[in-house]
Amino acid sequence: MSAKRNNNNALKRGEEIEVTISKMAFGGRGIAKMPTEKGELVVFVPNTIPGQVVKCRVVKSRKNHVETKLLEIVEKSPDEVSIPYQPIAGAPYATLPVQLQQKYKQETCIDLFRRIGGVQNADILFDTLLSSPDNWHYRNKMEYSFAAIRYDLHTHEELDEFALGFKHRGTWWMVENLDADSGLFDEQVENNLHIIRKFCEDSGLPPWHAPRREGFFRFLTVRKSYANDQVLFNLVTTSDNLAKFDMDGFVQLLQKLFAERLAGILHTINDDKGDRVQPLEGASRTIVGKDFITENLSGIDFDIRMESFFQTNPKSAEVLYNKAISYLKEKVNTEGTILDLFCGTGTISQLVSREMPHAKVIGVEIEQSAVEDARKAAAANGVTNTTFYAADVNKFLQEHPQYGGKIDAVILDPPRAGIAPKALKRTIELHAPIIVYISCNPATLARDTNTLNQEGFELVKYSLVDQFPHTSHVEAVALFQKKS
Ligand SMILES: C[S@@+](CC[C@H](N)C(=O)[O-])C[C@H]1O[C@@H](n2cnc3c(N)ncnc32)[C@H](O)[C@@H]1O
Repeated sequence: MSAKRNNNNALKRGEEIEVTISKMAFGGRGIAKMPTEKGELVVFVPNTIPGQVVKCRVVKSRKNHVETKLLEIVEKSPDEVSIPYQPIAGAPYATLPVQLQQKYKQETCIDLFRRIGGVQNADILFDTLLSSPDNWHYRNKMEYSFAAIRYDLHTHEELDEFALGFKHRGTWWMVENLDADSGLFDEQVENNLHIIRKFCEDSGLPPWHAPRREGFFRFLTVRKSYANDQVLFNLVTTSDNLAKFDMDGFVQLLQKLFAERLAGILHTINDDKGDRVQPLEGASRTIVGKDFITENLSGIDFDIRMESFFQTNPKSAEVLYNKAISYLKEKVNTEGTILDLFCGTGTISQLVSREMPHAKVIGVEIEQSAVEDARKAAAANGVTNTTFYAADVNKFLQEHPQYGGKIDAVILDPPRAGIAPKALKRTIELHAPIIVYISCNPATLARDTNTLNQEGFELVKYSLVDQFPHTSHVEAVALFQKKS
């Protein structure tokens, strides 16, 4: 049911079309082919599945292709199955069997390494795709938004009503109520979210009205420990009429709902107009219990505060780290010096230290609080061969020229945007023989593969870990060796 057009121009911005998705591109972008008089036009539709018929709006129009925004799924793909969870925008592939999701992730990543990474034999260097130990209920953190504008999933209307759940796809101002388990996070939290919403609504205080930038309730963030089966809440509000909010009643409600599972409750005052949980100015305080939860990864305990970075899927992170460490151990002397750049709370550093007790491990991370957590965890776990620095990677490398030529391997695990070109250049200038590059964004890893290759590092092999089932995201780990 591909749409047909009579003129020979590419589609105009803002036009709405209906197309059938026939292929998947990297990042979960569906591809449809649309016949025009001048030949076939390629239509990209994000978050779609081959076989789906979808309605979409053109947002960018080029000579041979158009980028669109998904408006509606008109017909399901024959590959889709029904699931016992509430569908959410954050998990657009939940109805596609995981094996098929993985097939698309693998094919599109290999293609990416070939095209962007310049690796002609990308299929041969591909090592393996590893599954997440759990395909459902794997996340350890969720951020729910309050809103004064609710999107109704059944009638597709925008209503002036109190909402708590996830932003409606492609909007910043409206929220879909989460009324049941999404299958991604904690079943008990999500099945009870409507009770928490009712309590907040009954307070008479207003939820955040994004277009007007006013209101009281803003976010509810929840962190979960799989090791202790505990949950930590952070209620984010403005200070507007705070005295009128029955905080004791809120605490009692959560205590009643979650009993011994409740690790603690924090309250953050956020009067910023911007749409983020952590205020630039403002304060968080612990109302009851602790301000962290303890997670265990490969036998090592980590205390994680609400805002510290920690792998979203901790069980799958073990799989990822094991793969990275196996790459490292293949090539590096067990007494070597290893630099763990972008080390977060020091998870990889500590696992490397345990696996290679005679190695010297140096972790670098920009977030002071994460470094404090890393140091604490290392002390508590009796790890003595790690040193952590709170610093920007680029600055650290600039200020520590003594490491040049002295590093046996670098582990890189930058944020989604990838490592900054200057920092990558300085990393290359360390002349370490081995780089193990972990990335939650294979596109930036493929880009850096090209740079590393030009600078004398060859890609030995790479793997994928399906750390985020039902989303388009996937973790990648690559082993690079300096060419002799
Ligand atoms: C993908 S996380 C990896 C964390 C860690 N390797 C782990 O697995 O838990 C990226 C980390 O890089 C840190 N970061 C971001 N920019 C940085 C910079 N310029 N210098 C140092 N660290 C940075 C972030 O705070 C975050 O903790």
